[in-house]
This record gives sequence, structure tokens and C-alpha cells, in this order.
Amino acid sequence: MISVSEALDQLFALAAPLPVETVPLVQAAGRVLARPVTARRDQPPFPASAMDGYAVPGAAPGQSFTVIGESAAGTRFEGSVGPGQAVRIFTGAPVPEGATRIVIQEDVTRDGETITLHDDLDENPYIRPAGTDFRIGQTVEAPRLLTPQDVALLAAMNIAEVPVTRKPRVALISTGDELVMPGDTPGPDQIIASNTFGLHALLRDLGAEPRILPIARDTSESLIHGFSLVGDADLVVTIGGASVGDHDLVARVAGELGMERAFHKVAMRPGKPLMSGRLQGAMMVGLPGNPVSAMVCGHVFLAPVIRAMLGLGTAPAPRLKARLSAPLTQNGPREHYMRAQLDGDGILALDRQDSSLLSVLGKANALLVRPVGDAARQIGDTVDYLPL
Ligand SMILES: Nc1nc2c(c(=O)[nH]1)N[C@H]1C(S)=C(S)[C@@H](COP(=O)(O)OP(=O)(O)OC[C@H]3O[C@@H](n4cnc5c(N)ncnc54)[C@H](O)[C@@H]3O)O[C@H]1N2
Ligand code: MOO
Repeated sequence: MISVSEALDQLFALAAPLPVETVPLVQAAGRVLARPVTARRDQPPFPASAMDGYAVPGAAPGQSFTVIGESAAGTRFEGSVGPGQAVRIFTGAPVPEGATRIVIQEDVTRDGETITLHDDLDENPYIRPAGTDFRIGQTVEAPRLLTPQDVALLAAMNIAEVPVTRKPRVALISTGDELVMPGDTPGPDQIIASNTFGLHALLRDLGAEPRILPIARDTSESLIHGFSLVGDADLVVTIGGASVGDHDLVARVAGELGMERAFHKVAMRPGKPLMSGRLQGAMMVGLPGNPVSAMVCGHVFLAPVIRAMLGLGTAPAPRLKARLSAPLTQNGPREHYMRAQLDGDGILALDRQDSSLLSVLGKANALLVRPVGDAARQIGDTVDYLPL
């Protein structure tokens, strides 16, 4: 059995960054910017008013000015402002030549075309210099997972299309005679395929394009048929059939189909029977069937693999630290990812840790990580965790 970090290294060696494609800006959020993009204009492109008021060439309390025109957002005042003159101006409008500040309209009394400034003037000039937000040539660096804020910035830079890494296509194959799809009517010995859907959701959130294939039954023929449906997937993920039972066929069938196996079995709990390799041009990961094992492997392995394929680098799932709010007994020979709850008092491993318990996983908001052979821990000790 290899360690979690050795398994991750081998997975990263199999996970090549995907090609670049161009998408319209409305589809850019959540995608990974693949190349730096450069602003095509200054913003604002002219000195702009930050407030509604009057543009004046300097201002003293009590001073009067004659209003000679108007500058609105989209339609500037053509001309300049001389001594004793003011231009009515609105937020976002170009500041006319000769004006050095904007006096907000709350600080002004207007009588016809004459304005008189109040005694308690707001001193802020309220002018945004040209290019104060960004200048032509300024870049948004890549790789970068684009947020809604980034999309707004790119739009302001007049970038209508962006180069992004293609979404990793992931084929999900559940295996087992006992499984039916949610909504179907299970026979007396059957259960519902669950982690398939949890993994689909996780992968979609990570920016992949997952596809659930028909459930493969516990026969070689059915599994071979399942593998024949993966199409152009970058990553094939099987669920179940990874262990040592008579009906656990995934490793054998994948081997017969020519899988170059990188590893099978990892010193972790849950998730021990994990396997991976390369199968017919795609990366393949065989997850254990126990629902919590599959989901934990999704967070610990599939998430970093998807990020690597997206060009976001090769790093394990980020870990944080917290203080224990209940003691822990000694850990065994496998790295343990304990379902845990984190709150203001610290982190607490939940009572029941069986890898079939989705209801416990649902209550957890963290996976508390116990290193191999970790000694017993006391309240207040610092531990690592992965947020869920
Ligand atoms: N003698 C041994 N038995 C087992 C070992 C071992 O080392 N020696 N390892 C155990 C561990 S650890 C795990 S984890 C499981 C993993 O087994 P498989 O990957 O072969 O998974 P299955 O046997 O097919 O299923 C396990 C369990 O999960 C349920 N399952 C499977 N797929 C789904 C799905 N898509 N949705 C919901 N539930 C699913 C399945 O019905 C079983 O209950 O092996 C241990 N055994
Ligand atoms: O490793 Mo299994 O995933 O402990 O339940």
C-alpha cells in the first residue's frame, strides 16, 4: 500500500492539463483563465465625476458661480470652465477642461443660473483621474479561476471572449448488481446509487463536465460494455468493485482492457481500495464503493486531479488547522479522514465513523486528518482538517 501523498503524486503524473478553448464572457465565470488577458482601454477613459454636482475651477465657502452648461454620463460638456463659471455635472460624466473639483449639489444653493456654495463645504474633489481603475495593457494573470468579479473587470476591459481551459470530461460508472437509480423501484436486495450523484455534484462544482453512465452489473461483459461508453472522457471514474470480493471485478476487467495500473490500495481510511492508471488514452480512477469512502476520495484525490487538468497546478486539497474540542484515541496504520464538526469551540470527530454512513457525512463540515500512527490527542491539541 502506498501513502496518500505518493498516490497523489502518481495521480498528478497521469493528469495532463487540458487544451485551451475560447468562450464568450457570459460563460466565463467558474472557468479557468488559461492565458493572461490585457485591458484594451483605460478606465475611466477620461477624468470623471464621482458625484452629482457642479464642476468648478476651485471653490471657496460662500463663492458664487454662473452655470454655463452641463456634462452628463455619455455626453460631455464641449468647452472649458473659466473663473466664476460652473458646469452642472453628473456621476460618471467627463470633467470639463479647467475644472479642478466637483462640489456636490447638497453643498450648493441654486437660483436660476447662479449657484452659491455653502459655508461647510465638503473638501473632497470628487474627480476620478483617467485610468484610475486600470490602464491599457494591464493584465489579468493566468491561470486563474474566474469569479463573477473577474468577469465584471474583463467586461470593463472590453474583452468579449476569454481563453479558458477546456472542462475535464469525466465519465462516472457505478458498478454493482445491488444498485438502482434514484426514483427507480429497488428489489428486496437492492439499494439506491447515491455517491454517484454526490460525485457528479462535486465534480460539477470543481469545474468539470461529469456524465453518469448506465450502472454496470457485476459481470465482465457489463463492465466492458460500461467502459465502451466512456467516449472522449479525459477521466473515467468507476465506483465500487474495487476491493477483493468475488464480485469486485473492476481491477481485473480494466487490466484485461489494457489498463496500465499506477497503483491499487492506499494507506488511508476510508478509501483503501483506491486504484488508478491509464486506460485507452484516458486517466482512470477506481473508487471504493462505500459511499463515504467514495466521497472522501472525491475530496482528497479527484478535486486535486481536476484542478491539475484545469491547469491550476498540482497541490493536495488545502488543509486548515483547528483545536480539538474532544480527545482522540491513537490512530492506526492508515491516514484517517474522520467526519468531524467544526464550530467556534474547535473541531470534534463524530461518534460513528463507518464508511457507509452518508447521514453522518451530511452532518460533517470537515474531515479531520489523522496522520499514520498519530498518538492519542487531548482537548486543545491542534489538528489538520479539510473543510467540506
Ligand atoms: N475482505 C475484505 N473486504 C473488504 C476490504 C478488504 O480489504 N478486505 N475492504 C473494505 C473496504 S475498506 C471498502 S471501502 C470496501 C470497498 O469495496 P468495493 O470498492 O469493492 O465496493 P463494493 O463492494 O462494490 O461496495 C461496497 C459498498 O458500497 C455500496 N456501493 C457501491 N457502489 C455504490 C453506489 N454507487 N452508491 C451507493 N452505494 C454503493 C455497495 O452496495 C456496498 O455496500 O470493501 C471492504 N471490504
Ligand atoms: O477504506 Mo474503506 O473505504 O475503509 O471503507
